[in-house]
Amino acid sequence: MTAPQELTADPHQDGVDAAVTAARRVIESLLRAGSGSTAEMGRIADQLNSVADNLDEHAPAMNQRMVDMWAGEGTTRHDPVTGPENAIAPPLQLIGQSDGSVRGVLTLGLPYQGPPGHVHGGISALILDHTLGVANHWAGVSGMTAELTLRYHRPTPLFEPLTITGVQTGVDGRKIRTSGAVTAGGEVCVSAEGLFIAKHLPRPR
Ligand SMILES: CCCCCCCCCCCCCC(=O)SCCNC(=O)CCNC(=O)[C@H](O)C(C)(C)COP(=O)(O)OP(=O)(O)OC[C@H]1O[C@@H](n2cnc3c(N)ncnc32)[C@H](O)[C@@H]1OP(=O)(O)O
Repeated sequence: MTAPQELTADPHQDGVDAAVTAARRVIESLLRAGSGSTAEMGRIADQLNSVADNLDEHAPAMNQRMVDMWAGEGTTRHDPVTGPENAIAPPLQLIGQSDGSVRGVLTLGLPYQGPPGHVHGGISALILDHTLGVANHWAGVSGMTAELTLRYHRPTPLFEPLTITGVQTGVDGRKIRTSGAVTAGGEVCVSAEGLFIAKHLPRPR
């Protein structure tokens, strides 16, 4: 039996990961503040633009950055679900379980809101698509999403721990079937069935 294993990149406390954590906080704080805030938004915009100017000035060329993003093995640091270098990623950390499934727990805040007080359906779809992809990776046969079918059973709450699961259910030639769910308080909020086709785009070089 395989021991549980961390399948996603571990966020560091320093370097770009720390800056990205701060950027996530800025996104959340801006939403929290809104147009009724008494903060001086013109000055804040200038400060944020100056941060972005500094980052752009010191960034490597785009093609080099693309090569670097895909240089590692096993995990990605840039993706929009688990990536510690991506400020739009919650980020979700996924653990491969001994039974072949993958599992993670996260709490989503204001940036991910759809219906009042609840998670946007497209965000659940993003998280599940990626989780199913990681479940395929953990099972040893992976590919690209060809179909993703979602069922929204009940609204998914913001500000509460959500359990995200995925498991590969079958492989038939190049066709890979995978399922997953988002649950809150033990109740299924969203379930997903995916068809993946064993195909991989070349990594940038
Ligand atoms: C750094 C390491 C990272 C590690 C962790 C990373 C985890 C990452 C997780 C990331 C997760 C995020 C993941 C993402 O976001 S992946 C990004 C989202 N997905 C895409 O962009 C995919 C776009 N589509 C394609 O590229 C092609 O159409 C694919 C690859 C899907 C198939 O094109 P291909 O030319 O290769 O296939 P084929 O035509 O030879 O057909 C083969 C068979 O498949 C059947 N078929 C095909 N399509 C469909 C369909 N739609 N429904 C039902 N069936 C379909 C077809 O009938 C045939 O069956 P049969 O006739 O043999 O019976």
